[in-house]
Amino acid sequence: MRNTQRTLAIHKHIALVAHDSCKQSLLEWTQKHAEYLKPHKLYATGTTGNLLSKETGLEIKSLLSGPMGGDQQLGALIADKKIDMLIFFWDPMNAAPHDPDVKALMRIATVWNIPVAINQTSANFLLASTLFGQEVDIEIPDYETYLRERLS
Ligand SMILES: O=C(CO)COP(=O)(O)O
Repeated sequence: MRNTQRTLAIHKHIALVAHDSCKQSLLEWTQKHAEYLKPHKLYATGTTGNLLSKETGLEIKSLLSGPMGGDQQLGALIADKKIDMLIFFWDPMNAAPHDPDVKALMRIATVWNIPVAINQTSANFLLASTLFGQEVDIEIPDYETYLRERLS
């Protein structure tokens, strides 16, 4: 029998992190999708979390700043199975002073099979995945268009 029931959104624990050069991008993304993020429990590294909550009004549990241990705190939460997805806009152009912590966070997310988004497009996919069966206004490129645009 076909399951015609609409799947309800499940509240997730979502971690939001951005390096300085990517904070504007994450802020824009968060502002655009605030209504979809609101039902979830949000965590962030310190500076990211303070910026996002100030600018969007979303309730966010801000940990320590990344370079001061925030990435490690998030890693510990992942290992404790308290984070369901990680949205981490990391800077591909500049080395971070706390690069070992950044790598450790990505590593532990991989070890624990946590979905990770690294830019707006992948973040759209992750967020949309929490909203099965609902009409949503999140831009999900279909793969043909996406590839055509990327490869042209
Ligand atoms: O450095 C970070 C992630 O590696 C982010 O830390 P902040 O949110 O404190 O800037």
